[in-house]
Amino acid sequence: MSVTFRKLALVGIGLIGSSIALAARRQNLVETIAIATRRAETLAEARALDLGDIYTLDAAEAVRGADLVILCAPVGAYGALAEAIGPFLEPGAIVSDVGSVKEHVVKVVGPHVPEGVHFIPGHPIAGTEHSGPSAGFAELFAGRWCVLTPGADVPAAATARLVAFWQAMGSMVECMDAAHHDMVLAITSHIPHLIAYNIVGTVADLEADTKSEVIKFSASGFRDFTRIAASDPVMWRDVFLTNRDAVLEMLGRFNEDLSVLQRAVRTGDGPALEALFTRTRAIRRSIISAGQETAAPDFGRPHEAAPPATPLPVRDHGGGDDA
Ligand SMILES: NC(=O)c1ccc[n+]([C@@H]2O[C@H](COP(=O)([O-])OP(=O)(O)OC[C@H]3O[C@@H](n4cnc5c(N)ncnc54)[C@H](O)[C@@H]3O)[C@@H](O)[C@H]2O)c1
Ligand SMILES: O=C(O)C(=O)C[C@]1(C(=O)O)C=C[C@@H](O)C=C1
Repeated sequence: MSVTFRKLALVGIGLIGSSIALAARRQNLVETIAIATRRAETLAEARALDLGDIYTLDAAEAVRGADLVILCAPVGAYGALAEAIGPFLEPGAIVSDVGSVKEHVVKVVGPHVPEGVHFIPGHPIAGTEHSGPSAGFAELFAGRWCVLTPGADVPAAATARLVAFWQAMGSMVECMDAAHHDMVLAITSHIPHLIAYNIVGTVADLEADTKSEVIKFSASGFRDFTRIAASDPVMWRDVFLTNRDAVLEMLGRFNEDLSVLQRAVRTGDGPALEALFTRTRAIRRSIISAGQETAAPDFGRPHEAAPPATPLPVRDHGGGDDA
């Protein structure tokens, strides 16, 4: 794939921003990469890693002349960032993001995007528990979904350009509306993280209460939870602050099902327990045999899906243990 964008501006350069920089460079998708960060230390780290061509602490400067701008900061920072860059966006440019939540992004970024600039929110469903510019790698998006939520007013050609960009980095792309995205991700990503944060906290409290070792005796089940419970606190704080309604709705369903399970345990209902565990094992096995360590959510209503144009090698980053 040859160059598709003249200047890519990445606003925020942690795990996701640096992975985009590396993948876009490797696939020769952009001529110039401008990187903006809030902190000088992060910018110096990005420079030392040679992630871009232009480095600045001023987001507005980074987006000047850019035909693709991608916000890669925690979603809580998006409103202020959009306000800062809005007046400097080039007519015809595409403005996107990678935030884990989409309706909030539409609400806080949309009003700052001038007419003639195409706003296409996005979310690569790929990540790890690591953060910062040195955490990125070019294969992060290979074989993973990327969801785009373009508004009705976005020209099809602009969406097609962004779809091609993500496909060239190895992603499978699907478009949907922001509310549907937030509901699906609440149950497949946000609540699993909430459960992990909760169980690790409960175990730590138990250890403190009983003044005895608990974590020391944990085997792989608990350790699997500790991996995602190590994910970036600011990023996840913002996810729960900005996807509150969908998370609470899905948490309601989750709690109902947990109550059913609790009753089965209390009443010694072996068949009910075995039936559920048999069903969930089959789900896990179908995910593995489909070649995805991480579940690709069933989005229900695909209307734009295609295999990656030039697949990158898939690196296992879904279930590792860095301990
Ligand atoms: N980590 C994941 O697994 C994952 C996966 C998909 C999408 N996302 C989304 O990607 C975005 C970035 O996540 P990440 O994992 O790369 O995080 P990260 O912590 O690795 O990096 C975030 C970067 O944003 C910048 N930043 C932080 N606060 C800022 C502020 N107030 N103003 C401007 N810039 C700021 C810094 O450059 C920082 O390095 C988030 O919106 C997150 O929801 C994360
Ligand atoms: O693999 C992980 O560590 C992740 O948490 C990745 C994960 C997910 O829940 O699947 C986390 C947040 C994102 O918005 C997208 C992907």
